[in-house]
Amino acid sequence: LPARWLPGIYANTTSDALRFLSDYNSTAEEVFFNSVSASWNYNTNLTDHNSKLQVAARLEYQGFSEAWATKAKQVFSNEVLTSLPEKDRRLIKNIKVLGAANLPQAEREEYNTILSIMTSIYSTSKVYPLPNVSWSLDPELTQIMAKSRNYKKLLFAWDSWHNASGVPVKQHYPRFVELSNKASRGDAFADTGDYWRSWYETETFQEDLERLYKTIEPLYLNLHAFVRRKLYNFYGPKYINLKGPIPAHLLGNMWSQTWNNLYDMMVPFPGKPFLDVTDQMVRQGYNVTRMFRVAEEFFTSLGLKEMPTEFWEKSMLVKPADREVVCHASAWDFYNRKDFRIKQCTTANMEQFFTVHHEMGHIQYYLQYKDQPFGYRRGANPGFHEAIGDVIFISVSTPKHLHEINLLESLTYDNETDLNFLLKTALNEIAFLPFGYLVDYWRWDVFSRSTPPEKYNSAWWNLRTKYQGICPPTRRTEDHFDPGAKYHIPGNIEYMRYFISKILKFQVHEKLCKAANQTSPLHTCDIYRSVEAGAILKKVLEAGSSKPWPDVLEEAIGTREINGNSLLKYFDPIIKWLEEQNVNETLGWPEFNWVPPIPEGYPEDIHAELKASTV
Ligand SMILES: CC(=O)N[C@@H](CC(=O)O)C(=O)NC[C@H](CC1(C(=O)N[C@@H](Cc2ccc(O)cc2)C(=O)O)CCCC1)C(=O)O
Ligand SMILES: [Zn+2]
Repeated sequence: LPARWLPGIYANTTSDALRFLSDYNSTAEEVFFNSVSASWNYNTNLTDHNSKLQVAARLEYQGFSEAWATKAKQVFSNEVLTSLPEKDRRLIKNIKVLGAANLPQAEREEYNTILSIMTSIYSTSKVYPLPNVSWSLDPELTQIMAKSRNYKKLLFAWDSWHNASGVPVKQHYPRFVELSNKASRGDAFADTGDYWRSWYETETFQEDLERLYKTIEPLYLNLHAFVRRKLYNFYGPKYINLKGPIPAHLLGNMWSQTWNNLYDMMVPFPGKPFLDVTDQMVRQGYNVTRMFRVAEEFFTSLGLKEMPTEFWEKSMLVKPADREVVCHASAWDFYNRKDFRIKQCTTANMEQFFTVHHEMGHIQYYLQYKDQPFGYRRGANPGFHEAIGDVIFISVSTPKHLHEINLLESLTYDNETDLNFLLKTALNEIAFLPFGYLVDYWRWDVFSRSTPPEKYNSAWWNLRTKYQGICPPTRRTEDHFDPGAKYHIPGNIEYMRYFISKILKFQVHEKLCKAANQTSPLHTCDIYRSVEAGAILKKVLEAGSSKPWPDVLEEAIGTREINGNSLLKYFDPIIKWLEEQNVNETLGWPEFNWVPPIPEGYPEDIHAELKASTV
């Protein structure tokens, strides 16, 4: 570790504690810039060499964290700490959390190496449908899951991806969990799940989440029953049981987490404008830069910041042809207050247009809190960080706004178009909720050891059926590791943030619509160009994590609680419509253990089939 990165000499006094914090602040910027740069280089060029550099850089910042945490623990007594202003005391408290730096050197290296290996497995896994034809997740398998309506082809794509990416991760995961828990116990947490829940600073976090889920479950059950009926009409009684879970590979997404790609099969009023503007984007030659420029213009229309020059110079906005990269989109803060980037294998379609806004929401947060002390450059809680871009996209995706930016030719303000729009939005937002909830529900049990390695996969599918009402389309055993086929598991990225953000975003949207003097129904509101709305957002963003999130939320929208009221209000018209559609449906999946038959000749003759099939 370079000497200049080590802490200096500090006496146990208030003034020296403040000097310690300012020295930490400037050093941390340099250490994290190095570490994030090494991660960026690896993610945008998956070579062994870059993997080693990333692991080495991680070890350096862990060494840095250990040195400064040890110094803080050694020098500053509780009296001095309590003599500090609240904000400074919180900063020192965070500096003392060591994470992986609690592990002895050899285990630290093992931990970092396992993480790098799992990311590499996930990001380079491929499927081989035919001799010398290979499909990656991005774009081939994603496109097939989104567009194909061929049962066997979807089954092949689903089955082979889960086997190719999940199974090889399985052997590493138990050891990773063991090391991660050991590190968390070093910070006096029971396990890593306990550490992750501490970010939400709520003693009753798990109960709150359970209660929150119950408020929106009825809406999910109605959407699920409606979608199951439509799939039944298309795939028939052999593959769809109207009282059972839906086969996981038929929902337009590799993880059945969002169902927007089924919209063309679900349109309530087909005669009205088709709200997926992908065709328009392609027809207008929407290129990637234009997608990002249009998104940026929405943020600046609210009085928020534009992307800095470096963003345009250094981001990776398309999949390179000459090297392996992590295509899973992401936004990056280089912690030097100047360098902010997005890495996205962008293609011109509406789903990607959403992702552009989502990632730019992260960048806007980074830009707004960049002058906070290093330890406060985070979301008020992780759910806040995930909600920003999504709040903007609620407005962008309205027929009114799409029309305003010439992505929708004809615009009819009528109830049927509204219901079409609300159903399409529900297919993205409501469908996601049980998945957003169950991923860390599963992981908390894995970290707490109530789910041992020999039960990883059965526990995963039990939760997938219990909450999502889906079932595996082929028999799954403990030889498989299906959670490993989902980016955030090998990537070790906490997931409850997404469940929370999907609820929080509607609370923020409702408040911003009021601020923008939009009196129309919530689902038609577009906050475009409202500097009043922008001012509320700006206050949330520039605070970073410098205040407890209930304070940040109360200041912005007048309540300290994350609740589903705004979400239910937003979707109210489609809730009623779905309830009418479902009068004769079974809500839920009482035939819990039902699974579909394996199609004849699968998988033997799949290669012949794939040769023949197009989409
Ligand atoms: C360096 C780094 O890692 N930076 C962080 C940001 C930070 O922490 O500062 C980051 O960029 N994380 C990547 C991640 C990417 C996406 C994602 O993974 N989404 C979830 C959940 C979801 C699903 C449906 C939906 O409508 C919205 C979200 C999924 O796809 O399962 C993929 C497309 C959307 C967001 C992200 O941006 O959150
Ligand atoms: Zn995000």
